[in-house]
Amino acid sequence: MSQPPGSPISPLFSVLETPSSGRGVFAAQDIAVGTSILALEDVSVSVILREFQREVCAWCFWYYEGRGWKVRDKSTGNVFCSKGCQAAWEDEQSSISNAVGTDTAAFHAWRAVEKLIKGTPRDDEPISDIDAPRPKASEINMAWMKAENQAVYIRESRAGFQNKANRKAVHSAMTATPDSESLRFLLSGILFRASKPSAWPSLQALAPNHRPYRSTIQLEAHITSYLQLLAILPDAFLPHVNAEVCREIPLRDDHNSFGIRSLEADGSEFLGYGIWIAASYFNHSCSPNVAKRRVGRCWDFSTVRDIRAGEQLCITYLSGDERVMNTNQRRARLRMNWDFECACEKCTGDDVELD
Ligand SMILES: C[S@@+](CC[C@H](N)C(=O)[O-])C[C@H]1O[C@@H](n2cnc3c(N)ncnc32)[C@H](O)[C@@H]1O
Repeated sequence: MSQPPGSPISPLFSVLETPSSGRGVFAAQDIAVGTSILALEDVSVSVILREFQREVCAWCFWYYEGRGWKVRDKSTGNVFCSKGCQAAWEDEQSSISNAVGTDTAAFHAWRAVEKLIKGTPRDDEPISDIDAPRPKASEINMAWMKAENQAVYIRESRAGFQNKANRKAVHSAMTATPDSESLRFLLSGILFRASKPSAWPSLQALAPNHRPYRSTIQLEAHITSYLQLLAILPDAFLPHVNAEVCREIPLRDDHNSFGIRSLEADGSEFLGYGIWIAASYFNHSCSPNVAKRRVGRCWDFSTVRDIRAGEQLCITYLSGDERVMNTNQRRARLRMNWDFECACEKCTGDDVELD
């Protein structure tokens, strides 16, 4: 099998097809316990939940016992644990802006989104009923087709054609309740698409979930956010604000993103999530042989036992108290959050625990 674009590259392992879990990472040689096998800093798409936005550094994701960081940029809604992190974030926005032929477009994009969100309560994210069924593919397609009709009017308005229908479409988008999480998540993906077009196929190579929205509320929030971004983002980004891009981001995120959790108290706070593309090729095992550890923006993967050439390298997708669940609870959690029946050795081997 040829290596998918964006998959991790190392003499220590290769990405291969598994019998029942899609692609996985396999040791190409014996690897000793405690070996650091991969370190990834490149986060392509990410979001910090609004309720934590004042407490999580927008660059290194440091959350320290709910402390509100002092280095703040009110215009973009971001806070930083240090001036150094602020400078690093600004450098990244400058290079995104340069990639689309401007000096400041990415800063304006974040400011436009923050202006829209400002005033909405921080702890008032739309509530999704976790027991409600996920929207079906047909429902999703229908909703996006309807959105595209509105998008045509908004694009015309942005191009300078003003008529009643165009004004109405912009007004309707701008007066809909903004949803911080989906706006900032989609914006982060649009900036990634616009600034690194050659890396987009790497995102598209990740395992998809064609029903990525957890609820109809979340689907609607994404569609509203799409239309709002179309109405407010700087011209330089408009070629990338389309349904194709805005649908692709959650489709690839759902089975591939890593939770950004607090580093203290065993990661009890779920602060946000992001996609580190090369990290998404590790399958889950209930008895993992690789540990993942976040250090700032970087995910570090290291072996927790000696590994023989040919063995699959697996992490756990579970965190915090999920790790002490019994087999049935664990499987149910993986089914609910990740939509798969666990095929790891612990769940399918001869020594499977039945509890
Ligand atoms: C982050 S991706 C891992 C790479 C993926 N196998 C691929 O082909 O790109 C997560 C997806 O891999 C599959 N997967 C991971 N661990 C699994 C396991 N223990 N049992 C069954 N499927 C698994 C599931 O489809 C899951 O949604």
